[in-house]
Amino acid sequence: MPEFSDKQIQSHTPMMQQYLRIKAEHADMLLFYRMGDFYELFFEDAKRSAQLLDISLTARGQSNGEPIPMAGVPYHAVENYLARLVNMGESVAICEQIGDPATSKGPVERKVVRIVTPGTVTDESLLAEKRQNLLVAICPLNPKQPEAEYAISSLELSSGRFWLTKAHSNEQLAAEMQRLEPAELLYPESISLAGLPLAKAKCKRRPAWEFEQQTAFMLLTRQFGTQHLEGFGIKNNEPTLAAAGAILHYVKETQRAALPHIQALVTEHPQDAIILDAATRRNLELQQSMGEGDTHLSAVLDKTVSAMGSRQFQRWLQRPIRNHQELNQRYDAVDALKENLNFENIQLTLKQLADIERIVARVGLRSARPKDFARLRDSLARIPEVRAFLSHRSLSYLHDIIEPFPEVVDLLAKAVIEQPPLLIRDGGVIAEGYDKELDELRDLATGATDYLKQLEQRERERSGIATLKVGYNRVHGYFIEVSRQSSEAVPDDYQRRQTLKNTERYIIPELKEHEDKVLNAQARSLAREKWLYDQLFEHLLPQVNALQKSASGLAQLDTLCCFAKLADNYRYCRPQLQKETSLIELEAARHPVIEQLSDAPFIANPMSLTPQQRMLMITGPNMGGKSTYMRQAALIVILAHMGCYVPADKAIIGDIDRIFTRIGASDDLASGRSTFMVEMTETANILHNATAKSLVLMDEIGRGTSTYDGLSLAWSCADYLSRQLQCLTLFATHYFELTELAEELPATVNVHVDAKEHGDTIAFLHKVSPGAASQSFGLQVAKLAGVPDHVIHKAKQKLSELEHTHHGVLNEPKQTTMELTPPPETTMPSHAEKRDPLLDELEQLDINDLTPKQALDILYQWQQKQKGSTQS
Ligand SMILES: Nc1ncnc2c1ncn2[C@@H]1O[C@H](COP(=O)(O)OP(=O)(O)OP(=O)(O)O)[C@@H](O)[C@H]1O
Repeated sequence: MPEFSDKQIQSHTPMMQQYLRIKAEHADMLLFYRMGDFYELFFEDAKRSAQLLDISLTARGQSNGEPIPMAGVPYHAVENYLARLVNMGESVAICEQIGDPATSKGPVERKVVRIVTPGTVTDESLLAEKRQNLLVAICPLNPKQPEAEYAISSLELSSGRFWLTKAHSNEQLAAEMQRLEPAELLYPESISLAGLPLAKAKCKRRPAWEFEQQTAFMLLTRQFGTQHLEGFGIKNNEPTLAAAGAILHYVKETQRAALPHIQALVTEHPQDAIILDAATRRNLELQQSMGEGDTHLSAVLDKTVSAMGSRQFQRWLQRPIRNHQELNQRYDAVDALKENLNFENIQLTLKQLADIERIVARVGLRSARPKDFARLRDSLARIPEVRAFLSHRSLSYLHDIIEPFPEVVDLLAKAVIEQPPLLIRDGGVIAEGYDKELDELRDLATGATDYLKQLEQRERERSGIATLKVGYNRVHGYFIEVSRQSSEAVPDDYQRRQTLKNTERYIIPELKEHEDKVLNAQARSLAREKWLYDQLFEHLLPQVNALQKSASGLAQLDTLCCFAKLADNYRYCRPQLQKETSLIELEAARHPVIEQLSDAPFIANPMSLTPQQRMLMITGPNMGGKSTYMRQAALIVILAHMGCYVPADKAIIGDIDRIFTRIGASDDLASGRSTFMVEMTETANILHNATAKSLVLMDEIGRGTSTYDGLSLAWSCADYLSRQLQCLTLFATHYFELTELAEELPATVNVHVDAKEHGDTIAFLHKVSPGAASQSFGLQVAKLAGVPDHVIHKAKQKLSELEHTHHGVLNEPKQTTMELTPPPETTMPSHAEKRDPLLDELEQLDINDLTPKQALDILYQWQQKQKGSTQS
């Protein structure tokens, strides 16, 4: 956008001058400038939108001797264009004509009436139904520290939910960003984004003063109508408030409306939920699949029937809580819904409800459309039906939250017609009988009065023409119509308006007067209707808070019904939570996603991770099911902490503070990190942060480098996890050498997945059994994958060659011959290093203490032992 001096502005047409003034106030967004039936964009805005929306770029007038680039979109299709722009992360200011063109001197008065930004949209057409749309603000709490702490605040404007939390490192900031997936992210101009784990395209720089703690405190207390924030568990001098203040400031600026639906700020303490870092969220495919298709946990397990319920499911999934009391309350509810088999009936009713939560937010913002009111009315009318299902003791808390609103239903039933139009703009929304004055104006406006009949009668008598009629059309208004033959008889004051084939049409002053009155009545009736519509907001605003609570109760109920459905359809069991110890004991556990998606029956397996058995070293063939076995444990822990039953016959789950995963390998090209670097960065994160309460999944760590390096690293990591961190660890590996750790490390045992060879092929049993695997089946799996026969054949030859020359090679169970320098503080038993026990005995022998006879005896015994071992 070129910058213009005042003098240059003066050189433009008055309309362009007006545009430039408004544009200067909205420099960082696209300005949609209303001109008749179009929104026009000029200069850089025009070029940019033409490119983004694929619309044509033209020109209008001149500026500094150059044509002014222009693009436009028709006003009636604007929502569609806005949706596309917002999805691309653009913000748009919508400038309407607010003056009356008929009475304006110069250009019609215009004003920006609405600002649409990705994080603050609330219009139904601009929001994805099942996803939260969050505006997030971050600010460093101590910018001078290299590993700064951050305040993070997030707001879902479309529901009024408002949170505050903290990240203690860049790694935690990344995890929070992955969890929240901000649609728009505000940050103070004083910080540099370089090196921060943020999606730069969504970031918006804001003035530093908007992040002032004091200003924030003032804004927030004013918003909530409180003197302090202690009621929200927040101290007055809490530095993290700065981020919440910045959000509120931004929303006020963009919405230009009161925000009565933002009623509370919830502080989230990271330790209250199971912490999942960014890599773990990705690796476990909670909300996004790594491969093609929707195979992530949320896509497969979300059986909610309403958009509100679906968003609730996501919220619980994104933050699995550790409060056992709350979790047990959810389990109790699931139990009650499942036992009475009510969940299906409840979901049938819930399915018919509109998105009350978002409608209520639009009521709060005064942007609700006529259809919103109708849908709110119809949905609230169904609440008693829902409540009737909630008589069970375990559901009574929901019964209390989900209130009916008979007065609101009654008001909206009386005020709004059954199926109102999209917009209030042309009226026809308020129902007949709701307002006497409106009814009268409407009667007048539509001519539905006796006046015209009386006039017709009078004129027939006056003219003596019995066939005289009073009529109306849109072009000529009211008229008196007589047949051609009778036209001679019309009175003198009749003025001819129109001659048709068989008739003549006239007007008289009295009829003209009536016409003016009718037109006037139309305008007045529309104004009255708009006023009444505004009054509806006034009536509903005091109820916004209670309506929000009910909506939240309905969302929870839908999610709990979904849990009950999973429990019933897929035989999930109620987890038993234990506070004292960190353990996971599962009987017949299954992977919740594969179980549902795979055509083949899923093989259930037990798992026991306890203080006595903290690490499972998992071996077995490729495709055997090692990763599946590990992931299912993590998913079961997460499901249990959402309040959901879990896919197992029995599940005892102790206190878990974090879940870490080191799974899979992929380059992070964007940040220039190789596969191995990504692997090691994730490993380092685990080794630095895991505690004795953490669940750690290590899948084939070390495979990204040379075998010796990889094995050494894997060995050393296992040692550290087991001895130092003492966390619950599932360690899958193809290095069979590691199975020997079970004898050496405390609380470590081997388990393996089985496969059976049938001639040249292999059958995977997916059964997990105690002990180490005995074979690796790499070539068979390669054959199965379609590697050409001659390559497999050659590989077989090479394998046997290696076996002969190396007396057994790396990765062959129990035949390791390689020599390794063991990592510090660990001993690495390999064949080459295994000492003969005779040597130990020799070393311990005190020769000075022996008689020659005793020496001879010992020598004889050794010889016998040696003979025995070589024979066997
Ligand atoms: N318990 C099970 N029951 C049925 N099918 C299973 C089971 N476990 C795994 N599978 C199937 O086997 C496939 C391979 O499993 P998985 O990826 O866990 O093997 P893996 O041992 O980790 O293989 P690799 O070592 O090659 O990574 C899965 O995609 C799934 O379809």
